[in-house]
Amino acid sequence: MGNVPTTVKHCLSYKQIVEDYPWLRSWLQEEKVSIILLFLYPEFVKIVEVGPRDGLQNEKDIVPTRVKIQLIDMLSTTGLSVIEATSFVSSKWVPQMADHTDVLQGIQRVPHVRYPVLTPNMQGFQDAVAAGATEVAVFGSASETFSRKNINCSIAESMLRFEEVISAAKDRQIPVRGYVSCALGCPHEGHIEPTKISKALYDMGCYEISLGDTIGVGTPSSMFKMLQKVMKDVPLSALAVHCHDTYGQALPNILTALQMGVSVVDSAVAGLGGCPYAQGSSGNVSTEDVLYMLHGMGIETGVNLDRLLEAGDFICNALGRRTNSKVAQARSGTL
Ligand SMILES: CC(C)(COP(=O)([O-])OP(=O)([O-])OC[C@H]1O[C@@H](n2cnc3c(N)ncnc32)[C@H](O)[C@@H]1OP(=O)([O-])[O-])[C@@H](O)C(=O)NCCC(=O)NCCSC(=O)C[C@@](C)(O)CC(=O)[O-]
Repeated sequence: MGNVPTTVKHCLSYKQIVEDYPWLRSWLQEEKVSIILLFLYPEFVKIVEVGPRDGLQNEKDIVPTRVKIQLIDMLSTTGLSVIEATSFVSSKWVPQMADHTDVLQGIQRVPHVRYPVLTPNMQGFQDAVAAGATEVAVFGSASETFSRKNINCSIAESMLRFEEVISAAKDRQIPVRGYVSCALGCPHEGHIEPTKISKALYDMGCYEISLGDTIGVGTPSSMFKMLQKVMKDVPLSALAVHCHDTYGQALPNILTALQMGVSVVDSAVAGLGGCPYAQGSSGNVSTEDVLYMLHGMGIETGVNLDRLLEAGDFICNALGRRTNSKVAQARSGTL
């Protein structure tokens, strides 16, 4: 490894390395180093619970509104600080989210818990604000084909819509998160770079960019390479990872992201989920499994695993479904 500082050999986090050794940043970004051992993790990881939205949006049978509300209320007692509650999208496109207003207005909001909702355009944003939303998320894609299938417009058109939403949100001091789907692969176009759209959303004012492995095809190596590129344009502190577990790679991919300094992880209780417009997209990584891994590594999340397991039990019973969480299966002896 040539003249590499010993601290690097002794494994600091990616973030710390580039802070302590600025000259290494360009070296790492030029991919002169492709393998580096990194064993210092963030002390605290923020979990963004997406179960009530991403988890339920793909359910065939309409989940009763009261069940969604009870799920969110149970999640609100776990210590989670962010629970994505619903989405203000067209009910013709995603019937499962048609009760967005009732859900948002029916939940017992807990102080210090944020309840963001998805808003693809101004109509969604206005409806969300009218329903009492205090945080929203726009969702774009690195893939042109996926963008058209998911939100019925090109990437360029979506950017114009998001610009409008973000500007209206700024006027009302409503924070906006930005999703980038297909960051590690697209069901239609294969490998695509998520760099341009991530930077565009960040520059427009999204406070956090969530990089979605929508169909769960990533591996630690592709996660590393993708983050290495995105980090050139978006600060690490503003990046989140959103992993689906289709190929069983979600936890190793998250671990890789943590090693690189990412400290925000999206996950869904009981590993529910999947995108209706991404063939092959299976459940999100389960929050229970992420918590078990993080807590076992001594990383704090502020979330109580037992309470989270109760919420997982509740929604699985309501859906008549076995949990996708390995931790929940192990705890209940059904593994
Ligand atoms: C974006 C649209 C609305 C465009 O849909 P469109 O049909 O192109 O919209 P339009 O502007 O042409 O309007 C057509 C009709 O839709 C209505 N409309 C227009 N906007 C809205 C709205 N916001 N809410 C309710 N209704 C709306 C509008 O009022 C009109 O109604 P009509 O006059 O025919 O009665 C549609 O394509 C849509 O709803 N797509 C939803 C896609 C979706 O929710 N996908 C899942 C979430 S993304 C995801 O899961 C990935 C992620 C985030 O988790 C990360 C990852 O894993 O990668």
